[in-house]
Amino acid sequence: MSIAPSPPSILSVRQLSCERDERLLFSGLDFDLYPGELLQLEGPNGVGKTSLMRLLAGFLPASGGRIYWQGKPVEGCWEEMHQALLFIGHLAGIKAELTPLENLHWFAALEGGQEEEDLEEALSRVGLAGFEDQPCQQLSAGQKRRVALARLLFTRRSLWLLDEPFTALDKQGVAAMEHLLVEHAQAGGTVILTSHHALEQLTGLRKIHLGAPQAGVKEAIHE
Ligand SMILES: Nc1ncnc2c1ncn2[C@@H]1O[C@H](COP(=O)(O)OP(=O)(O)OP(=O)(O)O)[C@@H](O)[C@H]1O
Repeated sequence: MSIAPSPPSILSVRQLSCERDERLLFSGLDFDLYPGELLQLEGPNGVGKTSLMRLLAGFLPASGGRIYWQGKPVEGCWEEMHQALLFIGHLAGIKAELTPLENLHWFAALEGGQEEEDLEEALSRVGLAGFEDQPCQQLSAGQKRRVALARLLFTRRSLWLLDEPFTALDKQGVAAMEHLLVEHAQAGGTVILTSHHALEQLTGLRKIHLGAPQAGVKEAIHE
């Protein structure tokens, strides 16, 4: 029998399993995550990293096991958890017909508002000065990703779930992003991310490796 976690763990999973299309992706997954931690989910394509992120965010039901938010079963406090959660998925969530500045206004409205100059400053910090008013559909893949990530510069949410945040970013973009994640953790925030990058600059990074896909049961190996 698994023991329920207690605070100060921010997020915990116990014996978590995930099945999709009658295929077991992982089972028996246990971990605790504390404020100030950076956690990378690793593993080959198709092993279930995105599925685990979606499950932690409540977008996908678990096949078994439990998720706890600050020591409480998450079923009773999804709303509380979602107020603290920022999920940026593969598709980045930006609206192609809007400009970077309009997209940030939209994100800021979800956070309770933000001054225009702060949003311009965020765009400038992610290297998009001069592109504020160009429709996002006219931007490159890396620039679109930067628009989505600019949100991290003003969000007040403490738990960041970032699915492949470095996709399409150049070297300098990856380095800036790594710096931002470390800053967030140092301020007491928590990050779970998936990435195929080595992420050598992320000091204190914890890793959970999901096993290679194969028929039948797969086990999660903790590092
Ligand atoms: N919408 C879906 N419906 C059914 N099965 C899905 C769906 N999305 C993904 N899967 C299956 O779930 C499995 C895990 O997919 P997932 O996206 O979680 O893997 P991943 O580890 O994030 O892979 P990658 O490194 O390629 O991003 C895959 O075998 C995939 O076919």
